[in-house]
Amino acid sequence: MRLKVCGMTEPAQMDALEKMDVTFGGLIFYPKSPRYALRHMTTLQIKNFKTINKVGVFVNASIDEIKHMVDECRLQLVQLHGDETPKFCEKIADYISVVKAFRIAENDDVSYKIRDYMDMCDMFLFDTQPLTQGADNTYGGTGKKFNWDLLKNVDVGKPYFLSGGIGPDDVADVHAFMQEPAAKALFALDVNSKFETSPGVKDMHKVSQFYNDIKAF
Ligand SMILES: O=C(O)c1ccccc1N[C@@H]1O[C@H](COP(=O)(O)O)[C@@H](O)[C@H]1O
Repeated sequence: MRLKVCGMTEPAQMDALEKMDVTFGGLIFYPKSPRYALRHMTTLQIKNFKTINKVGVFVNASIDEIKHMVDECRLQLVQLHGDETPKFCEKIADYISVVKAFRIAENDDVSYKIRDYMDMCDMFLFDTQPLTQGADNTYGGTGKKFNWDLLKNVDVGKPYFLSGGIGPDDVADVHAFMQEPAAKALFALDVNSKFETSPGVKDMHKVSQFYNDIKAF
């Protein structure tokens, strides 16, 4: 199973992910996030991480800004985590591979949510809908899981990242989910705040332990 560790802010921890051979390192390009990458690292530092796949996470950014960061930081993937339209995703997907993130609330119809994006992006990501919408920090990094049962009868039709509050204690739950038909398209697990000692600072021992556990599946 592939792993994406998101919200990286420390160069030494990016180095550690590379050494652990973690598939994806997520860098948040949303200035209102406590994990805003450019508050801690320069674009040149980010560009110089060459072995890990770098995922740039954007929230309602402009096309020019996204393309600029893709080039400056040599990103491999762009994760659109805001309210981006299918048309917007399509324009970015003409330039770089796009992961569209969907924030899932209880009773959401996931098939309906993803329907218009099916032909407009490369992969999906399912995260938890924050409880308070509209506030600055309510797009991601909630540390809360959504109801994975909502994916059970969905033909996702694209590789997807499972995200939202996944933590060190979820190994057994992830394993159980992987036995479900809905996990056929599960491409990678995405972890973030549950592995932190403070926003943007990961407990690398916990990351390493979790990665070893899920690689054994
Ligand atoms: O983490 C953030 O601060 C953030 C801000 C804006 C958009 C996305 C953000 N994080 C994304 O949220 C998921 C889930 O995080 P968690 O496990 O619930 O803490 C993570 O993958 C980030 O891509």
